[in-house]
Amino acid sequence: MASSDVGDKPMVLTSHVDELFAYPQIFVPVMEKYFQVVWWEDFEKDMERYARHIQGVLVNGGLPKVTAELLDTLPNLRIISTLSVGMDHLDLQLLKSRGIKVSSVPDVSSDCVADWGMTLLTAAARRLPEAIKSATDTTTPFNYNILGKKITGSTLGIVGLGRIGYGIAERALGFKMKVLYFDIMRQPEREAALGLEFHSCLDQLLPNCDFIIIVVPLTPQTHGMMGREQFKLMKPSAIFINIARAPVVHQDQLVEALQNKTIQAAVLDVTSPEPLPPDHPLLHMPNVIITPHMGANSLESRRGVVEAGCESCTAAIRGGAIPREVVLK
Ligand SMILES: O=C(O)[C@H](O)CO
Repeated sequence: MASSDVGDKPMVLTSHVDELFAYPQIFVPVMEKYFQVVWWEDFEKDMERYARHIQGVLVNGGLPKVTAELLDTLPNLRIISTLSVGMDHLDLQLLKSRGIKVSSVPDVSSDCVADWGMTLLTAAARRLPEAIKSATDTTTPFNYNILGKKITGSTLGIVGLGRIGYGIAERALGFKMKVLYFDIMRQPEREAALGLEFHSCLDQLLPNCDFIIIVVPLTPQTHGMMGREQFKLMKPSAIFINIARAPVVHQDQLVEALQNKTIQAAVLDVTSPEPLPPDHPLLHMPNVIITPHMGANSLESRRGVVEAGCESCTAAIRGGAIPREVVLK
């Protein structure tokens, strides 16, 4: 795209389609309906040409990285629109100090992520990866005796009763589970609506749970909140599930807890790093399921997220009220 090609649509920058956290190609036309899109790779090659035209950045999976250096190159930037619920990859204070608006998508993919939380819970309870391997891998004995853990009637502890945590509670009740939750803020309405049991202290919740699922945002308060001491409080039969952010958990201490059989199993949709290096112990444990950070990955959810991000970005560029604006404190 030459500078003479700068068209009528506003120009936005986003991560390249070939990057790890790329938009699947099918979403490119959605973005191009709204914007003239500059891919990160082209931008890096030809910053001079694009920088002054760019008014928005669509951030996907933390890319492109929004650094002070990047902001310095974009004199007409109005908004950073992150296509995620989590905002831990953004320096909100920096953006505030530069007067740049921020939007996220807190509500678009909650159902999809809650579905995923229950999918992982059931997969771990019934040892699904092992079962599939036994039935389909002809080098593995066909095993009629893979014994799982009963879900109906068991107790689930939800750590974080935001939209996703609430969605998981709704689904768990369908499985006739008893649902306890911990949150730094008690949620009386949500609690009453579903008959949940609140625990003000995480350490008191943990010993009562057959399954524990983490759905808190990554903040300074939640960073490292699950470690050796918390694993020791869990039942030896507990299954631990993290669909939030990896740094909420001391990963090395989780490995230790699994190796020592302090807990029975873990399911991680998020790891540090992503992906894990091939020799990482978590990749070689029979009692661990790892998935590639895909809670929000349904076609419908991802399309909704891209549409919502584009709408916020457009509103900011036009100077109107921004849907899903993140109020910077
Ligand atoms: O925060 C989210 O929306 C997902 O984890 C994708 O980054």
